[in-house]
Amino acid sequence: MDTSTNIRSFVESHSLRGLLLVFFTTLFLVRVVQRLLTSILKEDSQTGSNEDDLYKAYKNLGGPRPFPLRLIGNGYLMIYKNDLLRMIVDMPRKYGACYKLTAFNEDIVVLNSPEAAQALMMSPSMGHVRRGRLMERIWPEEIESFILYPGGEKFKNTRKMLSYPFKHKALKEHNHCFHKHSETLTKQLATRFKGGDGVHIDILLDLLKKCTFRISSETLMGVDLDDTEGGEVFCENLDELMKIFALRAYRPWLLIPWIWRLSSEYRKMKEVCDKMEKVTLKVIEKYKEKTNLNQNDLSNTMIEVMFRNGVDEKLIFYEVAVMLGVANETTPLTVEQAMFFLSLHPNHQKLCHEEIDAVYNDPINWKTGVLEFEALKELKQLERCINETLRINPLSIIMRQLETPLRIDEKLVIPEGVSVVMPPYALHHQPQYYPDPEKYDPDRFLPEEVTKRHPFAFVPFSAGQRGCIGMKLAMIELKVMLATILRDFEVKTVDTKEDLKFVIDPTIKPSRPIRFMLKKREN
Ligand code: HEM
Repeated sequence: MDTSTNIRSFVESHSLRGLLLVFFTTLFLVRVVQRLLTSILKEDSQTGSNEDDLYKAYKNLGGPRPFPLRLIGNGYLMIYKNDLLRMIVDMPRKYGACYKLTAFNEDIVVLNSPEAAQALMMSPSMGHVRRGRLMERIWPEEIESFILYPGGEKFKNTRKMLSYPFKHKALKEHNHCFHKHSETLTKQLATRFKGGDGVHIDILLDLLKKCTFRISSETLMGVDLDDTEGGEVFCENLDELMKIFALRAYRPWLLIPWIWRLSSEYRKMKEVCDKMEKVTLKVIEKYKEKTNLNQNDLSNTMIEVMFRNGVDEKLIFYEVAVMLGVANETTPLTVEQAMFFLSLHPNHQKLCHEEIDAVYNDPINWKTGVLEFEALKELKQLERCINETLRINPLSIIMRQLETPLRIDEKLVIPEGVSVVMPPYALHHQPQYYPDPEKYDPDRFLPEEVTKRHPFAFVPFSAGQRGCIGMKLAMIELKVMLATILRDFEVKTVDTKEDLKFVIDPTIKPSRPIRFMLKKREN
């Protein structure tokens, strides 16, 4: 008898009601044992009344009812992938600004107020910087990055070392390359789409990714990857790698180490990493040749800084891949969405066009043959549009695992060991901070409006010890890429807001690339 016949005869001989009875009785027993164990452990750990008082507010936090098995808990919510964002916006309205969840055997507190965001991000304690088990489980352990996920000294030293290439001075030195690669992008757009009334374009995101990749690789690695045949290879494989990470979040069985190692995704990851590593090693070789030629020609690139600090070549590869990976998963999506909102709001696009024309046509901004670095500060309307885009879709969710208790306010202290999640998306969509939150309104970022809000009511880049290291680079990339495109084109879209479904994958993005129509501007 084959397996399916066996199953069929079993099901036929036991009524469905009987099966359900067995299932729920087992569940009930598991629950009773869990409760018993929890109370025994509590007694063992001498939970004194002081501690009870300290964590009283934490214990009383509300939250959605978990499934009775702790391993699943509220993790079942992940099956509503398409509605998760709506849920995370609605939950603080139902359960309060801070609420509790359990998933994957973890206690999780979700923070949704500017005050709570500030308490978490600006905590000076090293006990509050580790990204934690939720993220470590998804991130394949084979990719060893000190910047991205551990806490402690390793993180602290790496972060300090890698902060140099992101400083104002280093970025200013690379001013020409932001413009060079953005010009290449607009040339590609112009040759591809030279129709009279504009041409439909549904591969804009690919072109934006290539442009971001070229800018990041030149600013961070000091090598224009267009000069090596490896640039395309690296970029394509990086995309594959990011897809594999996203997959692990929604296929929990891939988080079990032995299943992961036997999976086709694991083999693919190895293949992809090998190809990328070859390109990075070539870049390192090029860098070595360059330093041999002139010891004084040391730009502050990531590779150079790591070399100087004696970091192993393998680790350099991982950190570079992580950095370029994060850049490619964030900046192009923001440019794409900023263009989308400007397409839907021609009045704001017109204001941007006028501002860009004024800045680009002013000879004072062209003393060195390339738009002056400081001239970017004059693009204030564009900056407000970028900020409003990042408010509506702030891309990332912030996660920490507390290694020491975290005080949120006078009442609420979250105990050590608990995971803390801070979704800027939910905060940015609360009407008490942003009235009519779904409305696109860049004027929310006029200086007089900003001063009315709590400074941590807008946190797309997070802040503090673990905030986005690439924030300044990202803002320059965003401004230059958008200004260069808008200088040459009028942007329209064939999609509506209702057409696009935003999902968490692993960053918050539309489930498919947005389709645009570009029309060459007269001047
Ligand atoms: C629109 C663009 C971007 C957005 C919205 C963004 C947002 C974020 C956020 C929210 C975090 C998490 C911070 C936390 O956990 O507290 C982060 C971390 C990070 N970002 Fe960005 N980012 C952007 C662009 C970039 C770029 C261009 C780079 C590098 C080239 C970069 C590199 C990183 C790195 C390495 C981390 C981890 C930092 C650490 O753990 O110390 N990001 N980013």
